[in-house]
Amino acid sequence: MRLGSLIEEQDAKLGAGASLDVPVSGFAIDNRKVAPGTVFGAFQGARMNGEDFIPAAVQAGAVAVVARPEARVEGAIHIAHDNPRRLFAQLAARYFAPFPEMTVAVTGTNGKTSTVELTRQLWRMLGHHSASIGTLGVTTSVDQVSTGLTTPDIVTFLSNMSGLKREGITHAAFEASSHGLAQYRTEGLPVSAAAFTNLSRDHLDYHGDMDSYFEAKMRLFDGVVAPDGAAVVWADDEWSDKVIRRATKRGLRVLSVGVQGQALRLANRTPTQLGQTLEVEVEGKPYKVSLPLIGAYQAANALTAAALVIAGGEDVGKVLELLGRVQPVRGRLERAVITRAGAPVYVDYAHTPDGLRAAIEALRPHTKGRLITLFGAGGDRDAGKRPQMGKVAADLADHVIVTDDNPRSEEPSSIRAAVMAGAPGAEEIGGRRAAIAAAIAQAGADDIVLLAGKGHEQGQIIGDRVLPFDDVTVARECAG
Ligand SMILES: CC(=O)N[C@H]1[C@@H](OP(=O)(O)OP(=O)(O)OC[C@H]2O[C@@H](n3ccc(=O)[nH]c3=O)[C@H](O)[C@@H]2O)O[C@H](CO)[C@@H](O)[C@@H]1O[C@H](C)C(=O)N[C@@H](C)C(=O)N[C@H](CCC(=O)O)C(=O)O
Ligand SMILES: Nc1ncnc2c1ncn2[C@@H]1O[C@H](COP(=O)(O)OP(=O)(O)OP(=O)(O)O)[C@@H](O)[C@H]1O
Ligand SMILES: N[C@H](CCC[C@H](N)C(=O)O)C(=O)O
Ligand SMILES: [Mg+2]
Repeated sequence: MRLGSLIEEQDAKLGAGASLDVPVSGFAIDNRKVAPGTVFGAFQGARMNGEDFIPAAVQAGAVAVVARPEARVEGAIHIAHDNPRRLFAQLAARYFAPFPEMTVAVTGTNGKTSTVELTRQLWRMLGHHSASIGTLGVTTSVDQVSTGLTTPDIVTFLSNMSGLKREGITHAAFEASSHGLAQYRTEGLPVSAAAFTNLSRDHLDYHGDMDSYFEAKMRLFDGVVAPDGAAVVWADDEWSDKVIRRATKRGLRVLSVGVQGQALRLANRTPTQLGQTLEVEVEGKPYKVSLPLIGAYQAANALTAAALVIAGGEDVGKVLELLGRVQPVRGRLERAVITRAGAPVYVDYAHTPDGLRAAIEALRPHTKGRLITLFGAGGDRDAGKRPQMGKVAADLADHVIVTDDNPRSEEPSSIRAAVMAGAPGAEEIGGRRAAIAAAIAQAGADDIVLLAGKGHEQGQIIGDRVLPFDDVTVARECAG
């Protein structure tokens, strides 16, 4: 492919005399991944300035550099733009096209992974070749490959989407994290529907305050989803009305979902032993859904997934019926084991105050005795959420054990202390394995144990090492 076929005159300012008749062999945003013929994206980041790596990228064979007009580029074509990340995404998308015909995105503080996974499952049951990209990696019905991030970098994202298309995938759902949206990691490909699950405290270390965090999320509706696309909005969140207004202003087709939803109205929800029954009203017509997943939050994610699929033109009755056959999502209220005493142990990925509340509330109707909740907080992440998580657990659980999550570069005991500050009466046990063992040892027949924060994760990040650790396996070992 030649550079001239990827770039249009109005796209950017080019250096005088630049010839676009050069072959392009790939795209990279890290100079260490540049090979001869690569287009290099040089961006100012949170830790580094990618512009400092332009000479190294040119040295490695970059033919062109997408960068701010102020950046110095010598020995390669300077494709100058005030918003280099966005332009780079557009050019890369032209290079990596085609993509799956039907692509949808999900944003929100909690519920993205669950919603894209359930969307993928619904499409599959409808007979489509479907995939998802998110925290669990790139998932198809036969494969799962981790990318390390919820929303991969733009080059990984577009090349994965293009690879899925080559494998015959026609339908893909992806998670759009706030970091991903702020860094234009998912731009350039046509997205036919976008969903909003909820917004609550997380990632304020990166975004500063809730309004900026919200604005980052709104890029999905303002710019990523196609202008003639649909917006699926969970209606029962305090930010929902603002999202609906934004989507309406852009001219998107809005499908609101939830107790206050207009497209899919949740009229009633009754927990059953292994799941729940939902009464849903669509265009005045009532439907009954037997969802094999417990908890209000899983009902919300399932209905949001259903609305995304319905927005793509699938039959309402059929989609809602298929919700009766969805498989549990890995690490989301996953029952790991039943202890010798008879207490079920659940593993959940709750890592925000709101997520923890949702997980505890999901288990409460199933608890006859005490609800024992164990969790910690991740290091090098929003520190303000720590005491808030402590408070939620102290308020809602019967016994709280504060332990380590992924400490990363921080001192584990100071993270625990910050959580303990919000959780009077909690028990502190450093070392996640010892804490899980203690939680399981003290659970009686009528009790339930919730291990929160790490869900599906297979490792514990301590310093810069990742040690093998899986809550489900450890729970089974401790219960055995
Ligand atoms: C804070 C953050 O989002 N960082 C990510 C982001 O960094 P950045 O753009 O700020 O980049 P930077 O490290 O300052 O470097 C600037 C530029 O120089 C380039 N560079 C850098 C070094 C070098 O030797 N050569 C080089 O070319 C980098 O590729 C980059 O383009 O872009 C990098 C390249 O793609 C990512 O690796 C990095 O993820 C770090 C590891 C990370 O921990 N990210 C987490 C916080 C994250 O993104 N999480 C979200 C949300 C999770 C959720 O709640 O769902 C996710 O989507 O996973
Ligand atoms: N709709 C929801 N409302 C409130 N809490 C939820 C909701 N969905 C999930 N949660 C909580 O958040 C946890 C993470 O869920 P999930 O992995 O689906 O979210 P996510 O948005 O993908 O998270 P991440 O930001 O890590 O990618 C769950 O284990 C649960 O505790
Ligand atoms: N995508 C989230 C996941 C958090 C999971 C939790 N176990 C932690 O390490 O904080 C993040 O990177 O903030
Ligand atoms: Mg996720």
